[in-house]
Amino acid sequence: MMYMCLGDQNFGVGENDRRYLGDVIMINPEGEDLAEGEAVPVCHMTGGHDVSCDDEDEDTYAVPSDIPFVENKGDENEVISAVRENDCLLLQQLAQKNVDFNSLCHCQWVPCTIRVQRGDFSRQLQMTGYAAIHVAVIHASIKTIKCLLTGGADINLRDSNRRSPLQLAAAVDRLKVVRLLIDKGDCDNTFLMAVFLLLTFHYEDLVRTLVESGADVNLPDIKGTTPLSFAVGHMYPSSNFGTDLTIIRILLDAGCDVDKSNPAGASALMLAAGLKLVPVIHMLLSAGANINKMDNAGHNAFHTAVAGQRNLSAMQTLMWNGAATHTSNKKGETPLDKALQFGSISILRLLLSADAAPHRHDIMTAPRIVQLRNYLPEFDAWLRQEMHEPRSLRRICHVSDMAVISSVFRSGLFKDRVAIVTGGGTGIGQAIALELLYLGCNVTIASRKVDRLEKAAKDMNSRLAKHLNAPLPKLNTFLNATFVQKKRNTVEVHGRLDFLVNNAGGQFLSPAANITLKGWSAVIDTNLTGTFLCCREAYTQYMKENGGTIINIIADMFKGFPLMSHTGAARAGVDNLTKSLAIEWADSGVRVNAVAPGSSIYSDTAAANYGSDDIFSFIKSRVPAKRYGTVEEISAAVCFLLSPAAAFISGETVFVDGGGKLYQNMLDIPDHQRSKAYTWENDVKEQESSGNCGPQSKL
Ligand SMILES: CCCCCCCCC/C=C/C(=O)SCCNC(=O)CCNC(=O)[C@H](O)C(C)(C)COP(=O)(O)OP(=O)(O)OC[C@H]1O[C@@H](n2cnc3c(N)ncnc32)[C@H](O)[C@@H]1OP(=O)(O)O
Ligand SMILES: NC(=O)C1=CN([C@@H]2O[C@H](COP(=O)(O)OP(=O)(O)OC[C@H]3O[C@@H](n4cnc5c(N)ncnc54)[C@H](OP(=O)(O)O)[C@@H]3O)[C@@H](O)[C@H]2O)C=CC1
Repeated sequence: MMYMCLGDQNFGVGENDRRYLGDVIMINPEGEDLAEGEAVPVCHMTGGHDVSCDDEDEDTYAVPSDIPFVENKGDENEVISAVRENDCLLLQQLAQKNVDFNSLCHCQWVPCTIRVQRGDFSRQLQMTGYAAIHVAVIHASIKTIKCLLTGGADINLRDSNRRSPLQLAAAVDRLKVVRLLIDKGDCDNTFLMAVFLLLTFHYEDLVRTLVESGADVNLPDIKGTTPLSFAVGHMYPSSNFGTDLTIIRILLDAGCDVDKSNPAGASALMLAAGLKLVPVIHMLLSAGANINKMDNAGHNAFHTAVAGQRNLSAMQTLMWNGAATHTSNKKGETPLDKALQFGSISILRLLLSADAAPHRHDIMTAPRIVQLRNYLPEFDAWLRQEMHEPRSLRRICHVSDMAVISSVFRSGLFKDRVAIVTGGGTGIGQAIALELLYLGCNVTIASRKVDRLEKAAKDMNSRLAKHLNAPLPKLNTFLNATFVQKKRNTVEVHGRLDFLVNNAGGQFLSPAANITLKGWSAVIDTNLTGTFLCCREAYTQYMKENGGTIINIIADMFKGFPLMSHTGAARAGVDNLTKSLAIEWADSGVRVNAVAPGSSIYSDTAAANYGSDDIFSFIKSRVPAKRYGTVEEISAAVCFLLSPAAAFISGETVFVDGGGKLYQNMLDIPDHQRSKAYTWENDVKEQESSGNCGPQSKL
């Protein structure tokens, strides 16, 4: 077996262009170096080849002269033979004789097997009804193709599998041939084909060039598929997913009609929902896709998400964005009916939890569900309770478990605003920073540890790139915000500052009696003094003249904070500071509020601060909601207070604690007898025993 690169002779095919992988060879058709792991097409061909090229033409593309015919039954016509031989002279003679360059030949031909390095994606080119142009784009030199076109070959002629020459050239990764065909400008919907290329080989530049030169980005192919539907329908949630999202962004930016349906009435959103492409769903919704648009059979995107089974994240995304979850299709079936047919517990839980299933008695008796109830007593118990009293969505789906970035608030809410989030590289602060960024705000995160900040910024940017259908807002990192203020009494505020979120903070567990002055001061400085200085600098440097909103993150210390008395005192200080500043700065248009998370907001960094998760498990039992709070739940409260919806709220502390402040104290007090009741008798006895002969009357 020999191998052959479809490389460009003019560049030469050096060792750098070849990476052997068992019996396949990886090729970079442009002759560029390949980075390790880079996605490139892979050709695997049987038989030997020699490389021929046309030296006269710089653009001439080297082609194998003998791509093997695995099967070749019957005779091909003389035009095809001339193409195979790259015999331009003969082609010119045939053209002069008015030979038909477009007659189809019905021999069977399997020219090569193409394997594209994208998961398991592979395809085989088999041709039964083809003309000279189809052979040429796979097999001949550029010069030969040009001769053929001059002689009257139809650039749009489909083979018996309805493939255009452009498609075939793309399939064998002959980029220069593709460019030639597109340059000729006559190809059927070249834009759609460019999208195909981009999907397959990531040739973004082609698509961009076509967009810039005014291509019709909504033109469907002969089957009625639009470029957007085509792109969505061919995406794979694989390693190249990030790159593939670029296509969708290019198409949307180029003004694609986001709701344009294919002949079956399906929109791109429906396809994305069925294929579990959550980031794409976000992008399409942000671009204004109609979430409840129906196809010809009466299915909306939610139906297709449910039909995709194991597709919970897509279902959740649609639910949270307001999809109608219990509409019927034309056969009268609802998503719940589908879930009952599948007998999918997780889908059922989701639908019930979000109240997506109007109360229906047949749930308990649906055959698949009866089987599951018999088999799984826990499920049975859960279902009985659920039918009795449906729960909220969030209790069942732990939001923090999902890599999705989203927001309950409308996208673009904070577009072009500028925020500082202290402690924004971890836990609660990071969730706040992410949601603000998602809503269009430019954010600076600040804390002590540069490596943490940088890693967080990188991570946030890459996650956002997958979830945001808009240019990424700016994300800066700023070291030592609180420390800088402590040391130099200054915060540099660049340009503008609409929001300040004083989230940085923390403490250590210690009985008050053991806290040293240094330890006490460290916690007071971090939580109270640092917050004060941040507020003061934000106000004096910007908000005094321009207004703004400040949120202070404190803690649920309103019943005292045993074992954390330092932080309790500091946070109570911030609670009061919040009220003072809300009044002092009201006439500058500055609102100041606080958010008090319950002591149960789990994050890895928070747990690490105490050395184990135990403290959080302990707290969970003392929260009426009997669960951890999520960092997203704190962020939602912060975003609400920053938003215009809270324009009339200032000096307030919002508790996000699952009812914790009303319930038990964190510290159990052991039984003891050190507390004596006061009575008058005790008073008299004490006076007598001490021989105190003072006035008898207490008046
Ligand atoms: C029933 C339960 C219900 C309990 C209910 C529990 C509810 C939990 C609810 C709250 C949850 C959260 O806030 S979760 C968020 C948790 N995240 C954080 O706390 C992260 C940030 N925290 C920190 O960095 C630190 O804890 C903090 C002290 C505040 C940082 O201070 P600094 O860096 O300025 O100071 P350091 O140099 O580290 O320390 C200064 C001094 O502080 C003292 N000190 C520092 N750590 C100490 C420690 N572990 N034990 C003793 N003392 C310590 C020492 O005297 C130190 O001096 P030397 O002796 O010279 O070293
Ligand atoms: N998780 C919970 O249950 C609760 C949390 N809170 C409060 O919410 C806030 C966020 O906590 P959470 O996300 O859970 O925990 P984290 O430990 O993840 O967050 C604390 C953040 O503050 C930063 N930070 C700490 N000290 C300083 C300082 N001196 N200067 C600048 N930055 C500092 C840390 O970054 P770096 O280390 O890089 O400096 C870190 O990013 C804290 O104020 C916390 O006390 C309140 C109640 C409950």
